Amino acid sequence: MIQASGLRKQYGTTVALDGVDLHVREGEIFGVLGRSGAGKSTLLRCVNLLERPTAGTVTVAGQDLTALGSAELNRARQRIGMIHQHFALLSSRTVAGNVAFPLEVMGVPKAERERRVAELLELVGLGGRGKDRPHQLSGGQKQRVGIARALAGNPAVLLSDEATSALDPATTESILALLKRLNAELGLTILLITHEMNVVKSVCDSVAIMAGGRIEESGAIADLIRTPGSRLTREIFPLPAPAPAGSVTLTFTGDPRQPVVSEVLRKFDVDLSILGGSIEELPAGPVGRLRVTLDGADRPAALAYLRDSGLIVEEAA
Ligand SMILES: Nc1ncnc2c1ncn2[C@@H]1O[C@H](COP(=O)(O)OP(=O)(O)OP(=O)(O)O)[C@@H](O)[C@H]1O
Repeated sequence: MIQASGLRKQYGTTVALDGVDLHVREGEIFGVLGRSGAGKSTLLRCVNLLERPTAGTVTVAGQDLTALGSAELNRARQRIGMIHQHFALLSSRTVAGNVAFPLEVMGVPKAERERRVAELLELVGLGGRGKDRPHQLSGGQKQRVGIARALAGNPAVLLSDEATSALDPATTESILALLKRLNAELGLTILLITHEMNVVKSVCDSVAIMAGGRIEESGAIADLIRTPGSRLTREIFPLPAPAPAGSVTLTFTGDPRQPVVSEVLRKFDVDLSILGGSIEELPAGPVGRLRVTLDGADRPAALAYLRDSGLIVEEAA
């Protein structure tokens, strides 16, 4: 749905994007994770061409945006919604007036506009609040207005620029739940940028980790979790680094109640001590990571058994 190839963006001598390739599949929630200055906002602004990349191409829903003239680009942008960290609502307009704004720009007749605005406010849980002014709303409600406005043009893609960063944890959760519902019910493809791992953990199907204008790792979260040495896995499960010599780090997916560890202890002559670990519930299913010492005559056979049981086994030298 979104394909960026060889994206480069330079501001004077600052290289904000240094050869970024991105592939967001239709219907997925894709997170771009990185620290401040990594290039996330620049990437997002290059995806809808609010910034023109210095080099590279951006294709959204099969259309190469970098090849379009300004009138065509404006039309293409109507199919790309965007929500912002600080909501970017017009304070002089009512809630309904904010949601109606893009419809006015598109020339949608008044009666149809009013019907559509009421429908959108209902969709984001703000039915009946159309006459309020933005200052009468909480942060979470303001973001719901931002989402309704972004959906006005029936976009195929929603871009989210740190949409939950200004919100408290409970409100963040409710906005993420709304995005997830819109993704499932409308088939909306969502590209979000965030510096919060929690956002990625709770809603994303795929992720790209950015640093210094480059993508360091990207892919479906379910695949990255199963890739030994993955940076994502290390960041989701912060175990002390480096791992102590001789220790073993086990990553397992699927039902965490499978008694694989007790089977190993029953079948093989080994002793096991737990050094650390946790289990996380991700959109792709539960994932656990456990760091252990495993000593005894049967250590090689026990490790082979764990591998054969589908666990990712990483031995520290
Ligand atoms: N308009 C601009 N003019 C000059 N430099 C810029 C501009 N926009 C971004 N940069 C620089 O590009 C680099 C990447 O910035 P960007 O805002 O994309 O990072 P980010 O990961 O979104 O960080 P943050 O979360 O702090 O916004 C930074 O070094 C930044 O100073």
